[in-house]
Amino acid sequence: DPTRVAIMYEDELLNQCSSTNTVPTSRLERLLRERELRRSTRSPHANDESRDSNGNVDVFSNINDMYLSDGERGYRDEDLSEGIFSEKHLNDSCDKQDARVRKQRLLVVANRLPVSATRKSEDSWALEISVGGLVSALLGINEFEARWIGWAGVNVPDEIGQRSLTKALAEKRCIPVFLDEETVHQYYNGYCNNILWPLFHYLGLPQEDRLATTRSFQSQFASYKNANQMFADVVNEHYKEGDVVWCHDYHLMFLPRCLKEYNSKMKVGWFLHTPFPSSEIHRTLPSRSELLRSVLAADLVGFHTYDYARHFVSACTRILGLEGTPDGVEDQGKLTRVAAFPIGIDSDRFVRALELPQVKDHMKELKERFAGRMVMLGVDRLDMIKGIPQKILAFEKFLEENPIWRDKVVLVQIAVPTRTDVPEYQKLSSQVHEIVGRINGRFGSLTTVPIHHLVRSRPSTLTDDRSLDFHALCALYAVTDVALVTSLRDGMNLVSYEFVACQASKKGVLILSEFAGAAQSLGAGAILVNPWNVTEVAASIGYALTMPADEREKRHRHNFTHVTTHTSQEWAETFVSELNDTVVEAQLRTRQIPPLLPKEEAVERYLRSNNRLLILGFNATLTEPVDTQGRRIDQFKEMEPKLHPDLKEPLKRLCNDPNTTIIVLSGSDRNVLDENFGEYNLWLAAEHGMFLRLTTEDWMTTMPENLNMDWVDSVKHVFEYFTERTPRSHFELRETSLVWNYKYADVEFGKLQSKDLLQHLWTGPISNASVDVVQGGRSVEVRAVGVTKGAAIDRILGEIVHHNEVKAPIDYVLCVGHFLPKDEDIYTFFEPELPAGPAPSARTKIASSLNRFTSNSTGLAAFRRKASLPSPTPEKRATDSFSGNGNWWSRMRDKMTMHEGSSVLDLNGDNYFSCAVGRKRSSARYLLESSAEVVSLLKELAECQH
Ligand SMILES: O=P(O)(O)OC[C@H]1O[C@H](O[C@H]2O[C@H](CO)[C@@H](O)[C@H](O)[C@H]2O)[C@H](O)[C@@H](O)[C@@H]1O
Ligand SMILES: O=c1ccn([C@@H]2O[C@H](COP(=O)(O)OP(=O)(O)O)[C@@H](O)[C@H]2O)c(=O)[nH]1
Repeated sequence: DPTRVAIMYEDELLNQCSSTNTVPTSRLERLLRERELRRSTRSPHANDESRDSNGNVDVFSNINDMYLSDGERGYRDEDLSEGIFSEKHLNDSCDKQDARVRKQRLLVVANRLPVSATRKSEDSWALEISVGGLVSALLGINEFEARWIGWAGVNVPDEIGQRSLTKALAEKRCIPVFLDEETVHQYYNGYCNNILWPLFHYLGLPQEDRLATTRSFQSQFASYKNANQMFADVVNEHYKEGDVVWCHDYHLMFLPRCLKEYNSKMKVGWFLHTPFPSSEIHRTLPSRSELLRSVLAADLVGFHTYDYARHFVSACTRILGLEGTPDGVEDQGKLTRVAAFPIGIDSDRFVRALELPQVKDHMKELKERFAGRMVMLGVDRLDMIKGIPQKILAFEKFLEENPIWRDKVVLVQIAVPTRTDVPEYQKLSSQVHEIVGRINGRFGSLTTVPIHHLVRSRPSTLTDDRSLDFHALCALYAVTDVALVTSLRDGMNLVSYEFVACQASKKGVLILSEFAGAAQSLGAGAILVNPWNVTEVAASIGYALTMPADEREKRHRHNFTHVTTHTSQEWAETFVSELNDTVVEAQLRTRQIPPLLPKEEAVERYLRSNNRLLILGFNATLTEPVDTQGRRIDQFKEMEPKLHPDLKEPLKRLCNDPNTTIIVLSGSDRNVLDENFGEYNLWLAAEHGMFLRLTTEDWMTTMPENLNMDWVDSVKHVFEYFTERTPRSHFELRETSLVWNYKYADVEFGKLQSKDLLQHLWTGPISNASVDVVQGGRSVEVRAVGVTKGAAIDRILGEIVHHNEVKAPIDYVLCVGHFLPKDEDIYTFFEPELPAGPAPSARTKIASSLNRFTSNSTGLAAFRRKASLPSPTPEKRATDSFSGNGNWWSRMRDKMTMHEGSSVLDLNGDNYFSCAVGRKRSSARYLLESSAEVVSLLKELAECQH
């Protein structure tokens, strides 16, 4: 039973666990294993339960089947609390021998329920199947214990109505979200179908009556958010620990965020059924950032095609400034997985339907009706994106140019009215009628017309002829010679799949728009067209109608294989399995992430200490944040970093404490540090410690006298070249390093340019120079070899000790910064001899013998006062401080003692706090999420003084 695949997978992993006690660390390995198991355990007639004894397919049976009663479930909810595939669960399970039967609960949340309701009386309802690809695809899924949450397409203001409808829907395991008329108007007709739908299909924001649109935009957006919260409330009410929540489509872009705010542990996936447009289109939307951020709250974000996924990632990088990776979008170490999951259909349902007598009867009827003519077919919702006028005009052109075909071909166009309250859709309906009338008048005769335009009223009801409709549709697909799909944009287009599934004997031709997602999967077998090019479509019609049988056969075979193997079942299983896997992946990632700084403890320890050392970075640590929520990054401001105004007062107080020494250690040059910190009593270390100054004294340099800086000109030359050719990039020429920064340039172009630049630096004129090329997130820095903040602190401490003649051992160190990985050696500087194991929990004292030195250490000679001492002690500069090993301190510490051998540092695991700001993977012991957190920490420390 394929529903037990999850358990089989677990069993398999149990075996693996018992031998290796590990979960595969590669996502691909895990997913492949799971897929293999799913396939090997799937019975060839998995869907048979959804068919009656005659083998009839009942569209509703899937809904019924999905909805087993709770008592029939073979698993215990608590078993699922961590999810079937979670690492904890898997590892725990290693000890358990009893593999239990489990079926994972899936909450499918979509704007539209698979059934729409019509009120028959005060408390009775007729349910009918909703039309559209989303419903068709999800009806094909019966491998999960699913509940469907959504809108029933009807306004139910009264309590009796709501109660009775809830009950009627419960039989189908559907749970209603009740939207009042105003919400439907503003949220569904307005924001969803008048703003997002056209935008996502490249039709732009509404153009007519722009002022009215602009005015209504805010209220529609507010209603959209409100409606999403209403969906979230219903989900929260029905959610049980371990459930998987799968949100669907552009109607519910806020839902992932609402759900995670309610319960951050909820497993949330979001899938978009429409295209996701280029970031250039998305960025025109006033609420662009909010929508993206809300979607990113999900664990997994899925699209039909790689193109849509790529556009989404690109929107996140370009609009939100986040990091796009091959796996998804990363925000401060948190990954939202983004991938393509092309939908499919329940092909079996169509293949089998063709064997049914009633379908055969329909086919016979149709063949008789269209005898002597080839049949062309279009099946679309009456939507602007489907390109119905374009299709009909191309057909007209074909008839115009090929008079011989006028009485030999018929175009049957099924059009299902949709979103009829939206003015654009009303206009389209009359436009299509008009064109069809004109063409039929032009080419029709008394007895025949070339276009049969069948506008379906409403979908059929559950109780009467529902299967007839499905059967009629299958019969139509089966007798068709050429199907014509001319969508201007279409997420996938399942009609093309359904047509292929019904063509096993006829092997008709599919003409398919290259702008439908389906073009990527069925492109090889179909004739691809640009629907805007009426001439091309007309020519393709001619080609399709006269295509030789062997070519039709080959093309069909290719598409039939695809449609019957890439089913809706596969689609759902793949998505849910990846969603489950994101939890395993997140747990594996979390292992590499240090915990948040225990602020209270850090403050308390500070309070209890006698001699403290605070080492602080500057950029993105003490600076004021310029990228505030919702506001764009301000390059102008960011390029002139300023001390956070809220820090001025606390910093002053901390600096004035005789028992606290503060060092600001930055890559910035001396001027920047002077401007920001000149008035405070602290140590400034500019250019990664190459220059040092107590603010009451002059700058000195730690640069070795014989430091070779010959490379500077060549690098400058290269940086100038790339700056000129990369708009909004810039470079800083410091005294000892050069930095090319492309943070504000086009992300992708910047990355390409940086690749080129690096290649050139590594292989070009400076390839043999003694330089380090350091890559930042969006920067490239060239420094003299061995310059890091860790190496700098080594020398800086020597100078401080020398200067202060440290009277009491330093018994508290706080080191906070947003440093490049290369500079993170500063965090490990103080703990080389800590026992192995996770740093923060390691409470073992640092060996007290560590870090002893005297104030007359020879290392101190490594510093030269630039103004007063132009020539340094050359031997020490070149050999010790600048050896590049950063081990001056280590080499000296055993020789050094402070005043008759007492220790200068009295550190242990409890009074040493290294802390990375806004970085998740770090060698620091702790994390602080943002510079705002640094502000609040320093404020608290400052308050301790009184
Ligand atoms: O619910 P409606 O407003 O009446 O609209 C019907 C559905 O239209 C859209 O369908 C899309 O989903 C299909 C399956 O993934 C895809 O093949 C097609 O290209 C899309 O247009 C819409 O996305 C659904 O939410 C609607 O229910
Ligand atoms: O009278 C009709 C016409 C169409 N459909 C179904 O509506 C879906 C249309 O899906 P598609 O992905 O092609 O486009 P969408 O309408 O979702 O944009 C297909 O499953 C069709 O079988 C239907 O149920 N009844």
